[in-house]
Amino acid sequence: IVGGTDASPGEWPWQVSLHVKLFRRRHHCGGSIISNQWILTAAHCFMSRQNPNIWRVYAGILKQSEIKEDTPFFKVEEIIIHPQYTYAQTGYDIALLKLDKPMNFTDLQLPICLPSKEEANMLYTDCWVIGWGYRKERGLVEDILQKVTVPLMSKEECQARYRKRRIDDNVICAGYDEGGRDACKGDSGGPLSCKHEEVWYLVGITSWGEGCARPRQPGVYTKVVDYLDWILEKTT
Ligand SMILES: O=C1CSc2cc(C(=O)N[C@@H](Cc3ccccc3)C(=O)NCCc3cc(Cl)ccc3-n3cnnn3)ccc2N1
Repeated sequence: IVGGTDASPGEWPWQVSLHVKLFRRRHHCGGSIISNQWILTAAHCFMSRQNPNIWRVYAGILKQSEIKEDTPFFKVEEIIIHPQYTYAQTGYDIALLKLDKPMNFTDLQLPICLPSKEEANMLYTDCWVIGWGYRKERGLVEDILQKVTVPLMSKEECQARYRKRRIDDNVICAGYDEGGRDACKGDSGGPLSCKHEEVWYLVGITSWGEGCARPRQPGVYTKVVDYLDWILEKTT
């Protein structure tokens, strides 16, 4: 996260850290708890690693340094990648992880609400992107979870910023024309969370951007409300 601040314990209880257990264990992507057995994340996180057995889901943590050999994690039983996904810039950048057993909810690990179709055109005004990603384009994964508030922008404005690309309907853009605050490497798969009338909704999944926090280059997020039918089909 560029331009953010430290999150507090229990502030974002739906945020998880996806680790790959290979040569070196490391944070690979963020994700969001949407029920006691399902994590919603980005498809691009799995582009060379679709074997569920190498993935570890860490929930209820604020610092990567809390993760040690004996730190409990959830195993992944199944990875479901959207069938139309090819790569982040062309959309459908969404995936579901089924945990091998249901998690117990605690103050530090709780689900976030999916947006409702009725509120698909809602103009959310209190949105935050979080993650352990870089603070600048050439950076390092952070220890303490970072948070930054970003304004949503219209599809038209986003298309005008990304002239060479086709910004289609099932993504949502967020960022500042002056730059300075954005997601960055290591934040992908995590939530764009928006608060409306005291309830938090999973409005977006951190997907791609041209650099990090550059002026007039907003972050592009998978628009979760457009995938409600797919999510319900796969998780019920
Ligand atoms: O221990 C480490 C050090 S190296 C490292 C790199 C990445 C990474 O590149 N992640 C990519 C995505 C990815 C994940 C897995 C495999 C390959 C790529 C990312 O987050 N990408 C974020 C994409 C992005 C989204 C928005 Cl909304 C705005 C700006 C950007 N960025 C544009 N340029 N950088 N970030 C993730 C974890 C890592 N762990």
